Amino acid sequence: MCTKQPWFGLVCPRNVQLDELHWIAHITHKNPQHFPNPEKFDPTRFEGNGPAPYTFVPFGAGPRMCPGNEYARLAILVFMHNVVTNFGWEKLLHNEKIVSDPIPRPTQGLPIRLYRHHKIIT
Ligand code: HEM
Repeated sequence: MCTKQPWFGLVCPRNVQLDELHWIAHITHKNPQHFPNPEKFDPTRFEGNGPAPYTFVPFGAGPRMCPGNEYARLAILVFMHNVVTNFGWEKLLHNEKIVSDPIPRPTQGLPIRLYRHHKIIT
């Protein structure tokens, strides 16, 4: 008998044979049990202690967790800092759909218009 686990969806004892088991982090991230109103953009979810262990897992978890985790977070932070401090930007398609197959992505590639702020902030 397999049991549902909040962080993995389904966990089975060793004697249960499954051909394949696919886990999708995106589905865990949209679980309202851990992330109330999951469609809402709400950065306050990450304040204080943040989400419970194994519920926010963009880099996986455990011994095979992504070893590029810290590097990727730093690179994204530096990129975002430079974009938001040096440029204003606006979405060109306001109703662009996001599809999950299984990674969420904007269907048209999220075209944006960038314009430089008058004063460059460094
Ligand atoms: C936003 C960027 C990235 C995301 C979201 C990401 C996500 C992931 C995820 C979900 C896994 C599987 C973890 C698991 O099985 O529990 C993984 C594995 C891995 N990632 Fe990343 N990753 C990113 C960037 C990078 C970078 C920059 C590097 C190297 C410089 C890297 C190297 C690896 C390697 C080598 C593995 C395999 C680890 C193993 O199987 O033991 N990743 N990554």
